[in-house]
Order: sequence, then structure tokens, then C-alpha cells
Amino acid sequence: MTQSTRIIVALDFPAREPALALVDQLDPARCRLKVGKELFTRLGPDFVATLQARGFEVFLDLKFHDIPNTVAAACAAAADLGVWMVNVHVTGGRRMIETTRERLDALPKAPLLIGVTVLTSLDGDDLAEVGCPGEPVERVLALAELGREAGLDGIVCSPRESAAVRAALGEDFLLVTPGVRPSWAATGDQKRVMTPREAVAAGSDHLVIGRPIAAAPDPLAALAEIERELAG
Ligand SMILES: O=c1ccn([C@@H]2O[C@H](COP(=O)(O)O)[C@@H](O)[C@H]2O)c(=O)[nH]1
Repeated sequence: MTQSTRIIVALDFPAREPALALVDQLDPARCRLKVGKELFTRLGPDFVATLQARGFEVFLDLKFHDIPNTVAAACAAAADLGVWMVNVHVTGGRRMIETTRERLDALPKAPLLIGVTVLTSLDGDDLAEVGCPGEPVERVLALAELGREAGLDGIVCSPRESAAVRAALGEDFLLVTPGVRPSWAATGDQKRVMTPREAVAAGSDHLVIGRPIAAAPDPLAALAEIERELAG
């Protein structure tokens, strides 16, 4: 993987026009694209096809969390869109993940299946408030182990947990990390963050980066700056 293809640009936009204004400046050789809840709810599968027609691999970030039959069917529907990666919440449980794995394995071509562990917008206090006391890293590790046993290709975690998950689960497990903030970017609602360079050094495979690029006055310059930082 080149440093550039590590980058997944999050297209968190309210409409097609501003999203495409950014996409038209990007190059599939330099990044993949993430379509999340906002854009998919507004524009649906057609927009995914528009991005694919421009040569981009798409991470469909809908974070499915439901009963096993429903999530497996939703991920099969995502596979029909030809997306590169799809995700579920690990807290949906072992059977939900196993059922989805089996459903995807029966298809001729399946996306990578990854699981969200602890949202990068949460810290220890937030977790305690929802009944999960303890350090985020402990919970991420437990969910990562469950997810791998159940058949996930990798997890979504913060780069702050990447080194611990790598040490526990080895190299053959994808670590997809949002919560990436170059030193010059605002943290916003993210609580567990690292810079792009720190994230890769910690073992992250893919860096999901939204606002530091999308909301920058010059998004292409922001992407180039991140690529420079990764190239060292
Ligand atoms: O734990 C998670 C899981 C998903 N995300 C998504 O990643 C991007 C991050 O965008 P930024 O603008 O770089 O903060 C966004 O689409 C989230 O939905 C996450 O941040 N944390």
C-alpha cells in the first residue's frame, strides 16, 4: 500500500454538488472515498455508482447494527453496489457478524467487512455514561478480538488504539482509523485523535479523513500536505 492509498476521504456533504466539487479535484490513485449516512440518505446508490464511474473505490460507512438477518441482508445489498468496504457495529454481537460473514462469503465478490468498536468521538467518561466503564482501549481490544473470531476483516478504532490492537491481533487484520487530525486541523467533535504520521506509526492501515480535507480552504493543498507528512 502506498502512503496515498492509505487515505480514505470522508465525503460528509449535504448535497451532490459540493461533494462532486471535491471529488472532481481528487484522483483515485491518491485516495479512496467514504460515503456515510448523510450523503447516502440523500443521494442513495446512484451516487456510489457516480463515484465508481470516476474510478474510485468506495467505503460505504453505514455502520449497520440490527438483528443478524437484517444486517446480513443489508451487507449483501452493499455488495451488490460493488463497494470496496462495508461496516457493522461489533456490538451487534457474534451471531450478527457470523451471519453476515456467511452471507458475504456465498457471493462471487464481497466487500471487506469491518466492525466499528468504540466511536472516536467518545472518551472514557462518555463510555461510563452509557454503562461501559473503563478505558476505551480495553473495550476496543475486547471488541476487536470478538470481531476477528466472528469473521471480520478488520475494525474501525481510533489510531490511539492501533498499537495495542496490532500487538494483540497481529498484522493480518485491517485497522481503519478515523480520528485523524493533522496538527493544523481543528479537532471538532473527535476526542481520540492522532496526526496522520502518528497513526501510521501506531499501525493504522487506512486513515479516514473528512473535515481536515473537505472543509479546508484548499482541499487539494490539505491532501498534499497530509501526503507530505506521511512520506516523511
Ligand atoms: O468511530 C468513528 C467511526 C466513523 N467515523 C466517521 O469518519 C469520518 C471522520 O470525519 P472527520 O471530519 O475527519 O472527523 C466521519 O464521516 C465519521 O462519520 C468517525 O469519525 N469515528
